[in-house]
Amino acid sequence: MSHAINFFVSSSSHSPATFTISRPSVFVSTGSLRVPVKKSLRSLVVKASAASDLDESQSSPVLVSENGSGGVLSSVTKEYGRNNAVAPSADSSSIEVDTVTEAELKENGFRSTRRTKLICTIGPATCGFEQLEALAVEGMNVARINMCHGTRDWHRMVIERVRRLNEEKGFAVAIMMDTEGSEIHMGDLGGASSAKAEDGEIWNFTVRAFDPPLPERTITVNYDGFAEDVKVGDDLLVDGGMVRFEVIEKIGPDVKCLCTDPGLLLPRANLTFWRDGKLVRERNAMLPTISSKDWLDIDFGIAEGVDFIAVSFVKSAEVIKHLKSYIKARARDGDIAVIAKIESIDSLRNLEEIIQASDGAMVARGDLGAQIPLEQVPSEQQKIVQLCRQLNRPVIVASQLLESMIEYPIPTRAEVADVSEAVRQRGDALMLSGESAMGQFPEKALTVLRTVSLRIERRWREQKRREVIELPSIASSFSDSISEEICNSAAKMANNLEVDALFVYTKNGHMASLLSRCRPDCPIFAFTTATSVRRRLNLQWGLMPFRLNYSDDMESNLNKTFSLLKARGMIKSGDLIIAVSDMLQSIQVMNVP
Ligand SMILES: Nc1ncnc2c1ncn2[C@@H]1O[C@H](COP(=O)(O)OP(=O)(O)OP(=O)(O)O)[C@@H](O)[C@H]1O
Ligand SMILES: CC(=O)C(=O)O
Ligand SMILES: [K+]
Ligand SMILES: [Mg+2]
Repeated sequence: MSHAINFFVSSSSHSPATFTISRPSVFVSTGSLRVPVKKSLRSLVVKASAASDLDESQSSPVLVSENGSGGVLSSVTKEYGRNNAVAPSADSSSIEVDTVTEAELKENGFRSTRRTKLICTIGPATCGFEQLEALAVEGMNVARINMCHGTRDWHRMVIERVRRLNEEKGFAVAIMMDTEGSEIHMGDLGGASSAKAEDGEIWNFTVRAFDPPLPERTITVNYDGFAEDVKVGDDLLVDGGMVRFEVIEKIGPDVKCLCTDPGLLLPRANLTFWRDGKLVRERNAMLPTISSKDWLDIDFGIAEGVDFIAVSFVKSAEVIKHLKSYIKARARDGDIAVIAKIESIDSLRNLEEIIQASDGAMVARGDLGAQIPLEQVPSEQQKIVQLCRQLNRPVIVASQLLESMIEYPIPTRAEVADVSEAVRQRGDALMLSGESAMGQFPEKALTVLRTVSLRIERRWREQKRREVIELPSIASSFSDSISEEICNSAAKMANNLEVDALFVYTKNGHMASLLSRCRPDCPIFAFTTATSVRRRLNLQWGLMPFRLNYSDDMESNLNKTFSLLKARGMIKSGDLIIAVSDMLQSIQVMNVP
């Protein structure tokens, strides 16, 4: 039983586009098995130029059910039967999906797969091959390396290990490189992992360079203009206030500071200075978003073929556009996605154009909370998440989700509530920072993210809660509009018909992202021919990316997919699916034969 809605768009600009719609049948539930009930099936052809103009004679010979004869399904069934007779499993190795998704599907079925994606920052606590493998098993979709820390050799080693893990163990973990950016930060504490600043102590913040070991109570600062820009009486905040100093004296390159809020200083911690209760942005506001060191790191990332580059302290859309054209000119397959980190006042000011210019955004709450009042961070998060969804860009919620798990094996109740809220807002991905980079319980922290995500997502589906977020049209061409309408309709149909899965055949991933944007109840199987597209889709809500070679012939693609997935026990006969594709703009509803 199969039904299709086809949109045939004429290549000639003069002739009207033609839409073919065949009515879906009604499905009734009998226990756990849904049985399609045939109603009178008719194909409708709608001309775009006159929507009311119906013509029953122009349905597709291949894909549209003709008056209930089940054009698609009957041929799918026949084809499938033929494939079966020949050798369905001989081909079964030619579909690539990561082992975690496969296991999840086999064990628990479609409904229970996790929709929210998980990112782990890799650091000393997790850079070993076994540690990386443990994170991958636990559900890490993306490994993040932060160029603020470690050497390029260290990062290369991590990338190689993740790649080896993918190749040898069948994972599909993507790699995100995060730039250092040129905001003001402390040096590396002369190699010490931390230093304790006590109340009333005088520390020297200096722009002088030292060979290790550093003199006692000395902090180097990366920004040359620091000593000139600060004034006696300014507050100096480390990591947004984890440790606080007051500037008491300036002597050339040295700035003597009195510790007023004691705490632990960590290497390369961010520094901000405040005057009369306001963040001071002197000449450092003119620092380039991408420093010369960042450009070298970006070259490194391009050479290593990372999947995402996250740009720290983005101020405007221009820098994102510049980086994207730089990557396009240099990257082999030109498709490294650029993620704009929203962590400064300027990035909030230019939010929409920044998100529009980028391939995704990160709510980098750590530094954001050091630049705006803390009580403003939650509403900014909500706003960014919503805007990204509207503009169809994946969004990551990052920093301090489970901060206490750096030291303790269980999170605080407040942290669990924070994670729940991010999942409820339906951000695409959650990110661990220190919890996985240098914490004592990286795997446990990831487990918390996974289980909380699963629970909130399930409750949401059970309660049939659909949020009332308006999704404006974002298409820039007629063809894009059709894709968008198809995806919106397919997602709605999927919810109404309670289908088991949406299938999307997408060469560049765009149709998959449009479906993800609708946040449908069922999972989205995204089939793409390119390994790099598959890895990038890892960041998007609800998408299960598969790599598969396919043709322009949807009928044979579906046959092949059913055959391959059935052979691996990932779908079964009777499962109800809706398929869309960006090659033939159509919606098909069918039971797996
Ligand atoms: N490659 C690394 N080597 C050593 N320590 C690391 C590394 N990556 C992260 N860390 C540690 O984990 C902490 C949290 O990581 P995270 O990536 O959030 O960095 P951050 O310094 O807070 O900066 P950012 O604002 O870019 O996130 C860091 O402060 C650092 O102590
Ligand atoms: C992730 C990051 O850069 C931040 O929260 O500041
Ligand atoms: K960074
Ligand atoms: Mg930051």
